[in-house]
Order: sequence, then C-alpha cells, then structure tokens
Amino acid sequence: MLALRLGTQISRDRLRAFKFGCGGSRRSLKVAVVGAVGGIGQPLALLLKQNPHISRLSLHDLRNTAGVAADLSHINSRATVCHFEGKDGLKKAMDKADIVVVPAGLPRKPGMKREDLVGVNASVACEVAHAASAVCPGALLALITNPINVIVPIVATILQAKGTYDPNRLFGVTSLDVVRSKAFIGDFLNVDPQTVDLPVIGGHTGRTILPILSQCQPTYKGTDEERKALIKRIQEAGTEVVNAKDGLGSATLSMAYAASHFVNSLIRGIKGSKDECIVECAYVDSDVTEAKFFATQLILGPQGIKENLGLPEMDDEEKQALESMLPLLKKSIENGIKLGMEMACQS
Ligand SMILES: NC(=O)c1ccc[n+]([C@@H]2O[C@H](COP(=O)([O-])OP(=O)(O)OC[C@H]3O[C@@H](n4cnc5c(N)ncnc54)[C@H](O)[C@@H]3O)[C@@H](O)[C@H]2O)c1
Ligand SMILES: O=C(O)C[C@H](O)C(=O)O
Repeated sequence: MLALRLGTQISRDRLRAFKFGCGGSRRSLKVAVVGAVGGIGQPLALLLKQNPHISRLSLHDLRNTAGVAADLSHINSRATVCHFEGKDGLKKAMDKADIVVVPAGLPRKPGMKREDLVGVNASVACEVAHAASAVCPGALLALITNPINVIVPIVATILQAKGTYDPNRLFGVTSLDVVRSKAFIGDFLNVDPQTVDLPVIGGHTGRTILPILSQCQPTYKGTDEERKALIKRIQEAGTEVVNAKDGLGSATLSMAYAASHFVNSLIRGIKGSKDECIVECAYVDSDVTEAKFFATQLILGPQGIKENLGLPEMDDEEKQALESMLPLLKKSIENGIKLGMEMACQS
C-alpha cells in the first residue's frame, strides 16, 4: 500500500514537472491581444490559449469579446481568459501586461496597397501607444497592424514623446514573411519547410521585403528566372491571399500561426534560458542601414532585443535590391515619425 502511495506521489511530481517544463521558470506571464475578435485575433487567441507559459490571456476589441472569451475559457489549458471592450477597456486589458500583441485594424481589399490603410490604422497605433505608456511601459509590444513600415515609427515616436520608449521592446511583426519564405522554399527544394532557414530583412511591403536566398539553409539552388519568380512571390504573397479572399480580407490563419510563433519566442526570451539562442526577424529601431527602422535577425532575451545581428552576408544582386528599396522604406518611416509627432499630444 505504502509503495503504491509513494509510486502515485512520484508520478504526480513527474506530471507537474512535465506540465510546467523541467527546471523552467514558472513566472506567470500576462499576454494581451488587442483586436482579439478579428480574423487574426481569434485564431491567434486560440493558439496563445494553448501556450503553457501564459497564465493570463487578456482579450480586447471594440465589441463582442465576451463570446470569444467564454468560448476560449472552456479549453482546459493553463491561461485564464479575461475580456475588455472599447477605448475605456484598453488600459484595463493591457494593465501590467508582459507582452501586448496587436492584430487590430483594417485589412486590405483587392486593389489596395498596405499604405492605403494608414489613415484608419494610425489611430489604433496611437491608442495602443498611449495605453502602453500609461499601464505597461515595460511590456514587449508586437505590432501586426498594417502598414507595419509606418505603424512602428508612429508608435515609437509617441512612446518617445511620453518618455516610455525602449527600442528593445518594440517589434513590427514580419514573421509571416519568414514563414512564407520557408514554406515556398521547402516546396521548391522538396524538403520539410521546418528545416529551412533564412533571414528576411527590410520592411513589410513589396520590394522592402528582402529574402536573403544566398544565406538559405539548405542551399537554395534555382535558375536566375526561378530565383526572381520566388522573390517576387514572397514579396507579393500578401496580395496573393487578398486576391484569393476576393474582398473578405487578408491573411489571417497564416498570420495567427506566425504571430503565435513570434510571441512564443518573446516568451522564451523573457524566460531567459541560458542554453538556447532565440533568433527571430522583426522590424525594429535600427542603425544597420540608413533606415531608422529595419527588419533583421535579432537575438531575444529577458528585456526584448538582446542583440541585433545586423545585415547578413549578401550577394551583389541582394545588395543592389537593398540599395534600391531603402529610399522607399525611408519615406514610409519619415511619414510615420511625422504622424507620430502629431498624435503624441492626443490622449
Ligand atoms: N504584419 C503582417 O504580416 C500582417 C499580416 C496580415 C494582416 N495584417 C494586418 O492586421 C490587421 C488586422 O487584420 P484582420 O484580418 O485580423 O482584420 P479584421 O478586420 O478581421 O480584424 C481586426 C479587428 O480589429 C478590431 N479593431 C479595430 N480598431 C480597433 C481598436 N481601435 N481597438 C481594438 N480593436 C480594434 C476590429 O474590431 C476587428 O475585430 C490589418 O491591419 C492587416 O492589414 C498584418
Ligand atoms: O497583405 C496584407 O495586406 C496583409 C499582410 O501584410 C500580409 O502580408 O499578408
């Protein structure tokens, strides 16, 4: 009987170790999702609800968060789910969050460019920046809202004006460009896409998305024509989805996957395991080119960016592509900074 009891005790301990991760930190983490009822928000919240490191999942949207929260709360995973609505609810949703991920705002319709969304989505960025300054200045902010190239400088400028800007904690999520590159290259090389790795640098629209195929592992082997077609497909993949959805929005499921992966990397960084080096590409405050914001590979740590790995090695064509897209990116950034300065005074 005693042996049986001891045996039961041991397996319970083992079970607990399995649940919380052997030797890992049990620090409880709060993640807020702003735009949680949307096309990206709902599948993203579903994926985050399954993340064993999240203890509190806070959902915010303009309306209808109660139903999504009730639905998710019936899943028997660790995170407790809370929900808030409207402008007043934003600060409550983000209060003391460790990570705020923002898939809020208008998506494109066929015929639109991402930059066409600035007028509407800048206000979302503004609200998030003001709320972050007030209630979670130490949070890692992961912005999905388009146009990323402009939205990130807007938020950075507002946070700077509020005196709460930490460049290591602000990210424009460009993971979908990496996810797509891996998927398309995996198909082309006929290998498991999970084994493909490459940096995708620059920004998040058209020519500013620069996949560095020369650094791809396994080696990318294609003719010049195939290589050009692949780069074009990666750069226009968002439009491919917008056109296929035919007026019903843009990428949501692949974006939720990419964002969940990115948030998990931020969490692994916060938890600060000494044995692993967490590398992700994201669009961040940068001095690696003339553009003040630029996506490169980053090493993540407890305070966000631990190290910016800078520009990867590039072949001549990639160097040329970088030179030719920089003016475009710089123009978007200037626009973002200007809008951010105008919006910084709003409350
Ligand atoms: N970074 C990327 O790679 C990437 C990929 C796909 C989509 N996006 C962008 O993500 C955004 C959302 O796309 P979607 O398909 O989920 O759109 P959607 O319309 O389905 O959902 C957006 C949600 O945001 C909410 N919202 C709007 N204003 C808000 C505010 N002020 N506060 C809180 N919530 C607000 C809406 O109510 C809605 O539920 C778009 O701007 C889209 O272009 C970015
Ligand atoms: O293309 C869009 O408008 C959405 C997103 O930026 C994407 O790359 O899918």
